[in-house]
Amino acid sequence: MKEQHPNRAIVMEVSNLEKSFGSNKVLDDFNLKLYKGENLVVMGKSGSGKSVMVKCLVGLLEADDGLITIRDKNITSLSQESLDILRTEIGFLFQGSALYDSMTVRENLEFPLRRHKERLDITESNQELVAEALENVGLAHAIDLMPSELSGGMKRRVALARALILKPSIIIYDEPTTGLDPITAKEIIALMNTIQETYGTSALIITHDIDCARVVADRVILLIDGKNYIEGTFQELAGSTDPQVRAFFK
Ligand SMILES: Nc1ncnc2c1ncn2[C@@H]1O[C@H](COP(=O)(O)OP(=O)(O)OP(=O)(O)O)[C@@H](O)[C@H]1O
Repeated sequence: MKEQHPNRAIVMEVSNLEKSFGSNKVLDDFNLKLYKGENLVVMGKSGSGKSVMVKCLVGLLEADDGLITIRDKNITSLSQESLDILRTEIGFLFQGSALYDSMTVRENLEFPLRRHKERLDITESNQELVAEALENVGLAHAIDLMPSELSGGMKRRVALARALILKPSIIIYDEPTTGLDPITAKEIIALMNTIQETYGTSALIITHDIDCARVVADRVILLIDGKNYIEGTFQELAGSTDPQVRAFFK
């Protein structure tokens, strides 16, 4: 069982988040705290608002109300430039791997470096950073391949290497195991824990995958009716007698 880290610093905090589309109230007083170095899993059934929550966090959607603080900065009051800089401290692994099909693995990894590296305090060369990121996902040998030459699991690893290349302090995984066979999913799940150890990242993980939550979660939040219905360790939630919670863990 993984440990909780309640005494660590908070790197991301969402308070009283509200978001509606017309009469459809998707988020209704949603709250979360992400602690430094922890893996926090958010679960919820399809359509419960997980993606809307992530889009509000990264500024792709504007919340109707609430406060989002990332590394002590209130993102709703940041200028576009400050928001862009803050985004470089967050790595994203979105559903599907979203690699650029016309670029090699190396070029895919160099892309964020070209855009953002000079703003950051990184001294290693691009070549060193690409080699290190690929090494950390076990794909050093794939550096000159095209995405079409990679399996689904390899693509997910490359996408993860790309998400890590700027050495973000926070990583957001949106359904990291969706579409993968069970064995490949297990490899990605194990890799998520390795990354937590190697990079010391704090991770927000959106997933339906109970096996993924069991293995990676320090804490789990269950999102029901727009609210954090219950939160605790995986074991605490899995042992709950509440019928709405049990429905997820049976
Ligand atoms: N741009 C939008 N305009 C209108 N309604 C939207 C928009 N984006 C999301 N919604 C609605 O918000 C609700 C939550 O959607 P969301 O995609 O966040 O669910 P989810 O929990 O991520 O689901 P899944 O697990 O299937 O990805 C749904 O009712 C959806 O129809």
